[in-house]
Amino acid sequence: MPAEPGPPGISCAGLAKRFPAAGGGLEVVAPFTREFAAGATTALVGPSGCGKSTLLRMIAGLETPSAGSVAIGDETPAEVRARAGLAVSFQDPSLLPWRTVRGNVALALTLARRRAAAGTIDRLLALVGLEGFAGTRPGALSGGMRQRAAIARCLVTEPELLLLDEPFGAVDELTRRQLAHDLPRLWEARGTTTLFVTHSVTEAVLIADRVLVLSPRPARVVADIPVTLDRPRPEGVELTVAFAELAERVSAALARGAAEGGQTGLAAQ
Ligand SMILES: Nc1ncnc2c1ncn2[C@@H]1O[C@H](COP(=O)(O)OP(=O)(O)OP(=O)(O)O)[C@@H](O)[C@H]1O
Repeated sequence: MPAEPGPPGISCAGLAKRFPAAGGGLEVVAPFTREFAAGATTALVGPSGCGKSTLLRMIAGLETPSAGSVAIGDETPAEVRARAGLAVSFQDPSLLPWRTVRGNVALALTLARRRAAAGTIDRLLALVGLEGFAGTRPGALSGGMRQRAAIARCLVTEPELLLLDEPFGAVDELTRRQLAHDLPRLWEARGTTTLFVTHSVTEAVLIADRVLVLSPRPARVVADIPVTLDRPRPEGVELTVAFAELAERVSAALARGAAEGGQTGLAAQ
């Protein structure tokens, strides 16, 4: 009997983006070629405006690349999205204002034509710290709570691929730490391939198996750093020398990228 297919990895080949603009266009992502292993969690870190979201959107199939391609296993991102194998959460979560938190999360199941076991939505809402808010409408939630509802909405369909754009940007520090510990446990258990954008070096090292540090626009990879810490991360891992060394490597790569600047010369190619 053939083996069950595992979750797919992601392969980006020469993926690049240039937006139309005066003077030959604005190069936002320089040709990007990387593989993301199935089941791994990767953080994309880089200065504001460098092209992280654009890169993530291209991988999600929501932005057409100017060059190059993305393959998820042997499918295109659009094909994976069409069968609800991929979930994306944006910086500004688009929840339907007339639906409750539960209604928003349940809608993702309906759209994906999936069912969840009884209690799944409540368990997810508890996981993201929204216990007691299932019946609340988005207008009565804080920005951070809306972001967490959006994360629950992403997780409920059990996607193979999770693409998160600054998922904890508006979340308070204490909750952020809790989520940084709890969510990776969930997606590791499911074998989800996860890519997330963050501005926080600590969050990147705490959550990811690998950190890609990007340069100022146009984004190019300055460093590709494996995070060699135990999984799941032990309590207090942030206080260890190994953690501090990894965080320092990421910070140093960010500084190096900033000093070198974007490769504006590529814009002419
Ligand atoms: N649709 C678009 N048309 C033209 N320019 C765009 C478009 N989308 C993004 N840009 C430009 O591309 C650049 C990169 O934007 P992007 O949102 O990818 O950066 P980012 O690294 O995610 O930034 P931040 O960390 O601040 O969210 C910016 O200069 C932005 O103005």
